[in-house]
Amino acid sequence: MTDSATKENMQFQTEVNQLLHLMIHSLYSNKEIFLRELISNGSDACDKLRFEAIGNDSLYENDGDLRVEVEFDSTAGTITVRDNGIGMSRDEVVNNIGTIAKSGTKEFLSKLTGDQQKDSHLIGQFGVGFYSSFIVADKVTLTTRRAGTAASEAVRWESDAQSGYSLEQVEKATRGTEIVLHLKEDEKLLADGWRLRNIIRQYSDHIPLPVMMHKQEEGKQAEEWETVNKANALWTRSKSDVKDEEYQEFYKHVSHDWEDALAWSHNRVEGKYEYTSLLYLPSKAPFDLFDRDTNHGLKLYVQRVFIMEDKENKLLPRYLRFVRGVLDSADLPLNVSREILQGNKIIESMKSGSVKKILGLLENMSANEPEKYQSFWKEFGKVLKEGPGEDFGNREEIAKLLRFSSTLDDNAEQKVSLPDYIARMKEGQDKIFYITADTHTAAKNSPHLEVFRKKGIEVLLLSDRVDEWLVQHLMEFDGKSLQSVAKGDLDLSKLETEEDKKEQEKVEAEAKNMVEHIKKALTDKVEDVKVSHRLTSSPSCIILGEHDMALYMQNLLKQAGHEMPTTKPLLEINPTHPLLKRMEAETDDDRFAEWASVLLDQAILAEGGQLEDPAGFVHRLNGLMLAMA
Ligand SMILES: Nc1ncnc2c1ncn2[C@@H]1O[C@H](COP(=O)(O)OP(=O)(O)OP(=O)(O)O)[C@@H](O)[C@H]1O
Repeated sequence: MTDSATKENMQFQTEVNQLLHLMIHSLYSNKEIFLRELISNGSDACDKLRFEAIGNDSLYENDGDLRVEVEFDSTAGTITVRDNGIGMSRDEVVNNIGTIAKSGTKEFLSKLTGDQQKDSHLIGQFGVGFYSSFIVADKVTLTTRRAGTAASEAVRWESDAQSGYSLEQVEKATRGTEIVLHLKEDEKLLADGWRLRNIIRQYSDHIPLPVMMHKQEEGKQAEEWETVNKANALWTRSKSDVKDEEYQEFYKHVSHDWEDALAWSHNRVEGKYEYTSLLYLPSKAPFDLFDRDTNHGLKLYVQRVFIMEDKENKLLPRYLRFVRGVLDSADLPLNVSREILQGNKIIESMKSGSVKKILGLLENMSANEPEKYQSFWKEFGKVLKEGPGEDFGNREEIAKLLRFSSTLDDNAEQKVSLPDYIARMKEGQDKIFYITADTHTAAKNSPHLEVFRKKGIEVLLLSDRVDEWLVQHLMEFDGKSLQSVAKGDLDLSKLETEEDKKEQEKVEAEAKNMVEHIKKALTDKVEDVKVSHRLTSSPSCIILGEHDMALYMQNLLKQAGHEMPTTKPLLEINPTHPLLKRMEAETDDDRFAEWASVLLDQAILAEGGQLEDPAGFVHRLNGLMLAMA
C-alpha cells in the first residue's frame, strides 16, 4: 500500500551526481562487481543486525535465519537483491544513499582526470558501493525497513541516476532491504540464472552468509531456494586449502576495497587464548587514512559470529589502522559488548599477537621483496612513522621498517633504512644524523648540511609532517642516538683530523672581535653568536635548542592557534664567507647592524621560519644592495 501523499522528489548531493556519472563510465568494463557490492552490503546489514540483537532479541522478529537472496526476471529485465538484515530508517536512507558523507570526497573528485583507466582505480580506492548498481541499471528501486519498526514505516527510494531520487513511505512486512535493478536494455542478458550464479561464486563465495537463489529446474526457477555460495568462513579453513584468488576475493569483501590486497597473514593461534587472525595489507591507501573517524577496521568475530567492526582502534593500534581483516576469538563470550572490549585481556592478547604478525609480515617483505615493500611504504609509510611514538614496546621492530630520503642521493623517494644507514657510517661516527624541514627541497638545501656534505657523512632528510613527532620518540636505534644537524651543539670532533681542529681554532680566534660586534648589534634578537663549524658555503645559520621544535613546525602550530614560547635562536656565522669579510671592513656601526640583521633574517628564512618584520628585511636588503652598486 503506497501513500502517495508522502512521496517526495529529492536532489542528489552534487558530489553524488558527479560520482554517479563517472562511475557509470569508468567502471563499465568491471560491471559485474555491482553484485558483489550489493551482496556485501546485505551481508554487512545482517552482521549489524546480529550485533544489535545481542541486547534485543526481538529485532529478529522470529526470523533469525540471516541470508541474502538474489532473484531475477529475464522477461522484465530485473535483478533483485534482498537481505533480512538491519534495514534503514528514512533518515538513514537519505544520509547513506543520497549523500556521500565520506571525508576526502572533494579531494577525491578533484583528483579525477577523465582518463578511464586511472579514474577507475581512484573510484575503487574511494569505494564504489551501492552506486555501482547504476553501471548496469537505468532505474533502481530500494525498499527497506529498519528492524524493530512497524511494517508501515518502510521506505521506498527510487532513482534513474539522472534526476535525483524519490522517497515514499510504504508497507513492508519483513525487515531488511530489497533492491530491484531495472537493467539497461543492453544489460538484460545479466538476468540469467547461470550468469548470476557464476558471478556470485566468483565474488561472494567466501562471505560467511548464505547467498540464495531459487533452484533451477528444467530451465525454470523453482519455488525452492538453494545456497549458491560456499558460505563458509574462509578464515576457518586451513591455509593450505585456500587459493590466493580466494584470499583476494575475501579481502575485497571485508575491506570494501577494489584492488587486490598486497599481502596477508593467516594464523591460527593456540596458546593461552585461542583465536584465528586473517590480516591483510591493502595495496592502496584509502582516502580517509588520515581522518580521525575512519570508518573501517578489523572485524571481530566470536566463534564465527560477527560482533563488530573495529572503528576505534581497539583491536590494533592506530599506526596500523590500514590493516583489514578478521579476528575470530574462541574465548570471548558471544554476548560481548563494546564496553567489555576495553582493557579486556583476551582482546589485548589478540591485539599484541596481531601487531607482531603484521610487523613480521612487513619485515619479511622488506627483506625478500624490497620492491613490493617500497610500494607499501609509499602508501602507508607516513602512518607507520606514528608507530615508535605510539607503541613503545615494538619501537625497535618498527624502526627497522622505516625508510627515509638521505643525502646519499638526495632523492625524494624514501628508500634508506636505518640499518642501511648504520652500515655506511664513517669511522668514528657514532650518531645517526638527520634534518627535518617543511619540504624535501628545503631539507636537502639546508645550510646545516654543508659540513656533512664536505666530509661525506650521510644525513637523513626528513620532510613528512609526522617526522618531528617521530624523532621526538625515536631517540636511538641499535644503540646509536639520532641527532638533528640543526639543533644543539654539533660535536664532530671524532670525525675531524688534527688539522681540521687547528684550522677551526685559528678561524675562531681571528673572528673573535667580529662575533662580539655582531652579538652587540643583535643583542635583543639572539641568544648568542658563535663561529660555525657546520657551514662551508653559506654565511650564517641559526641553531635551535636540542629540544626545540623546528621553526616550520612552530609556524604551523602558531597558525593552528597554539601559543608557542618565544625562544631566541643561536646564530652561527661563517667568518670565511665573502659577505662576512666585507662586514669586517665595515666601519659604519649602523651599516654593520643592518648587515647583521640581514644575516640573521636570511638564516631564519633558510630554516623555514617566519620573519617578524619581513618588510624591514626587504628594505634593509635593498639598501645594502644599492650601497654595493
Ligand atoms: N542492504 C543494506 N542494508 C542496510 N544498510 C545499507 C544497505 N546497503 C547500504 N546500506 C547503508 O548505506 C551505506 C552506504 O553504502 P555504500 O555501499 O554506498 O557504501 P559502503 O558500503 O559504506 O562503503 P564502500 O563505498 O566502501 O563500499 C552503508 O554504509 C550502509 O550504512
